[in-house]
Amino acid sequence: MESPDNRAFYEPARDRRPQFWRLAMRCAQIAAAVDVAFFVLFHLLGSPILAWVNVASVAMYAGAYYALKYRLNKTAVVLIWSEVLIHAALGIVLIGWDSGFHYYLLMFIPAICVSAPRRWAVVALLSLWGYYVALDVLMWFIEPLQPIPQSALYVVHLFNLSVVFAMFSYLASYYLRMVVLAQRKLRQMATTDSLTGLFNRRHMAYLAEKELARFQRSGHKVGFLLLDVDHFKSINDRYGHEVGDRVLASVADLIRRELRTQDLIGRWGGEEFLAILPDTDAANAQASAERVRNAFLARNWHAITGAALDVTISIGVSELRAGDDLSAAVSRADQALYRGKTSGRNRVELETA
Ligand SMILES: Nc1nc2c(ncn2[C@@H]2O[C@H](COP(=O)(O)OP(=O)(O)OP(=O)(O)O)[C@@H](O)[C@H]2O)c(=O)[nH]1
Repeated sequence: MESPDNRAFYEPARDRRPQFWRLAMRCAQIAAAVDVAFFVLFHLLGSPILAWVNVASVAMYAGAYYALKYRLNKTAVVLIWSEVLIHAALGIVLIGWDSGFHYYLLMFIPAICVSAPRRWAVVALLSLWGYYVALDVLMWFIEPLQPIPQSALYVVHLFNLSVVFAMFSYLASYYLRMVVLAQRKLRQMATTDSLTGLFNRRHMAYLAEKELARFQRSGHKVGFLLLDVDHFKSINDRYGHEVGDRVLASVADLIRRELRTQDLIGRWGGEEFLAILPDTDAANAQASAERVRNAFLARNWHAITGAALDVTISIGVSELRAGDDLSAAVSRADQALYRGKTSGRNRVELETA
């Protein structure tokens, strides 16, 4: 059974989402601006009580904004909820249900769903529903306490409807943007290696399958490079893992720079990298590998790592053959790489026929 701790880990930490609170700050600003407009509108419509209610509202939104700024999120939530609940109720009781003040209550629905933990969300939604229905039913039985002319009521209704429409659209586009960004981040996390920024092994295997299918259809040559940093263990042992990591990141950077943009490069293992070179035969793949190897020799590793070391690389090269699967092509590159390692390292070796 899932422990409470695990549940807390797997549940999204909704109340800790910084984007949500940034959105709340923006909403507090917009709502305060709307209330300033209301102040003017109700004065013009001859409803001074509702006009002055808006002064209190602006003060509450300003308080909520600063509370959010200083991370007093609970205070801000109480202020915003109180403002909307009281303001909507006053608007409805004073000038009637047709004023459309009840629309504002609906805006809490997405906010509750996004920000509150599930159990609280259910309670909050039910309470909101109860409040909404209670106001509606109340207005079946009583007349508005400070009615305004019908034409003015239309104006207020249209104004409220338009504001709620605009705010819903804004919130919907914001949530959509949040979801798209989260998806992009997840996709990136699932496909790339965090240390080097290259594709991870799983994604390389997926891309390789696509390249294999293309090869089977069109017969275009595909080259494979298996690249392995020489004596990497001794770099770790002598200079520590942090320097080792820095070397790996630079190695990735260097390989990426020396190969073409359409080449697929991934971290295949600890200090081993795989590059798939579309439209490249073995001879050209070998030439690319030599270019990478020479770039290692030309690089000033001391400047990068702060350690007195030279980094070299051994590379095995193979070319995709008819009937190959990924592991067959990689395995021939691996055998070539092994030859490179055993014959002194810092070498490029081509697969044997
Ligand atoms: N710093 C760091 N080291 C890693 C990482 N992944 C693997 N390694 C280390 O890479 C080293 C690989 O060592 P070996 O497989 O013996 O290879 P080598 O020392 O490069 O020797 P040759 O390949 O034969 O030249 C091991 O010490 C691993 O711990 C990593 O992400 N960061």
